[in-house]
Amino acid sequence: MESLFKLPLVDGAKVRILQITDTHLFAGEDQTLLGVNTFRSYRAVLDAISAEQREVDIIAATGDLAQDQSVEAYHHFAEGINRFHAPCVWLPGNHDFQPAMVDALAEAGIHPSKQVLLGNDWQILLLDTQVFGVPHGELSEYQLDWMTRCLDQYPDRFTLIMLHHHPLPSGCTWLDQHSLRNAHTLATVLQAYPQVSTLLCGHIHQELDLDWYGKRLYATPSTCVQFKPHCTNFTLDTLAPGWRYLTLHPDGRVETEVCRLQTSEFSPDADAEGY
Ligand SMILES: Nc1ncnc2c1ncn2[C@@H]1O[C@@H]2COP(=O)(O)O[C@H]2[C@H]1O
Ligand SMILES: [Fe+2]
Repeated sequence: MESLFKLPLVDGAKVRILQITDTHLFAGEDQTLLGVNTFRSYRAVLDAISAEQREVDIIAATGDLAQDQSVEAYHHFAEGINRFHAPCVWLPGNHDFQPAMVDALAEAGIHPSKQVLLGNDWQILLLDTQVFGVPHGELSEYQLDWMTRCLDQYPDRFTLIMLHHHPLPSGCTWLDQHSLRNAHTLATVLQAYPQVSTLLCGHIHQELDLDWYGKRLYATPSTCVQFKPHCTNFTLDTLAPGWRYLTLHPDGRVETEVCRLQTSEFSPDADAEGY
């Protein structure tokens, strides 16, 4: 496993996180997913974030960064992120191709570490739920053991868990067949760790804020196409691309907010039936 990443912070400072997810970039800047140019929607999201001028300590990218498994797509991702001063960490989604992803992002200076210590009060753990070649997720025994070791290593730190796949029913039947298959095992392990109050995921291309076995689960809009909540079959939403901010307080409280572009420029094909 990659080295530990330590982000020094002033004593007692809050940790400010920006989450970017499901960018679905291609090698070509003109390529589209369901009628949306994902390169342009990603750029528009980054422009809007820059314009907000909010202070961010770390950026977390929660998977499906590339749609076509290409090295170039990861270069596009990195070029976008590197305009910010804050370091970026990432985890893979079902569409990612880790052999290309690891090298391309590392070459661009984007940290491969999956355990991040933030100041004195918090850590982030970034889990790999990918089962290569299929849309659903699963945590390997290795991932579960590694997570447990990290939690045991720092029992006095509050811990935010990040993963690509949603561990609970999202309310969209077609998406819930692609969820984290062994979510119950994760829940059982986490019951022993009250310092984990919050989990953060991507994958479902919609905002979600739910209680999961006494923990809080947040999901975040994609920077490209959006899926409509509470649908049985594949249905796109007309909501604009989005992103999420989280603030981790030294007393363990988590505040969070989802933002979206203020434009209808990135509306998808209304009659698309999947990809
Ligand atoms: N019509 C569909 N029915 C079921 N699953 C789909 C459909 N279209 C796409 N998918 C899969 O569902 C996944 C949900 O989000 P992803 O971006 O991970 O990638 C998507 C595809 O792998
Ligand atoms: Fe996904």
